[in-house]
Amino acid sequence: MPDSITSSAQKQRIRQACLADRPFVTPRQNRQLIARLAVLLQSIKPNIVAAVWPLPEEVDLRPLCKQLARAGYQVALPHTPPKGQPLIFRCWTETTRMRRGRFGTSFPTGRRCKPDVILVPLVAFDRAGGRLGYGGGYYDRTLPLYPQARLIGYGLSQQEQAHIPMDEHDQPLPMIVTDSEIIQTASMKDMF
Ligand SMILES: Nc1nc2c(c(=O)[nH]1)N(C=O)[C@@H](CNc1ccc(C(=O)N[C@@H](CCC(=O)O)C(=O)O)cc1)CN2
Ligand SMILES: Nc1ncnc2c1ncn2[C@@H]1O[C@H](COP(=O)(O)OP(=O)(O)OP(=O)(O)O)[C@@H](O)[C@H]1O
Repeated sequence: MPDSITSSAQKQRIRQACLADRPFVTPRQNRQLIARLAVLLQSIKPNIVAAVWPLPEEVDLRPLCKQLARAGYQVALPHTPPKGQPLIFRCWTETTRMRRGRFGTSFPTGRRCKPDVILVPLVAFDRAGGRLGYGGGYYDRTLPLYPQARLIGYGLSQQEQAHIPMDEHDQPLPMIVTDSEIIQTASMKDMF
């Protein structure tokens, strides 16, 4: 059997187990994670930060979005196109209207923009920078279009797995921020 078939079956198994056993995000964990991201972003000083509007049971980055906008950063959020296409990043401010999009996502009505930091949501991760999302392949298709952007995965430390199988198209994350630490992964190249 080709490797990609076995790894996609493995990924599906890990994804289902992680989603079924998803940890509840406590307000304290959410605050701790956001505080770590905020400190990190202050040191990077990006122009445009792509964050994510939360789906149910996910870490909620909305307080970070507000904090960043008030500190003068431009915030972008993804608009989810039909499967097979990359995400579209659109500008968001505190007064931007949000619309309902695919798979229960919400997206801003603002103009398109090009982030220089991309905060990447995940269902599970490993210490080598392996990431598992909902299985749409959206971030894998999107991240190569922003080669200059710094990629920062984020999630709870409880979402760590020993090993996530990676395919050729999978984009390893150089850095993952959790509620308890900042992980500079094995895939970290020339950053920081
Ligand atoms: N908050 C948030 N926004 C995001 C993402 C994310 O992970 N979190 N995405 C990250 O890529 C993109 C949307 N990706 C998604 C891709 C597929 C499904 C999906 O297939 N959902 C299934 C249920 C999955 C399951 O529970 O097994 C469905 O709705 O039927 C959902 C989101 C962009 N926006
Ligand atoms: N760059 C790509 N080109 C073609 N197909 C891709 C690409 N990236 C992912 N895919 C396909 O998309 C599907 C889902 O991929 P994968 O399991 O890696 O998604 P995911 O990273 O969990 O999802 P997401 O990024 O939406 O959170 C797989 O069938 C995979 O082959």
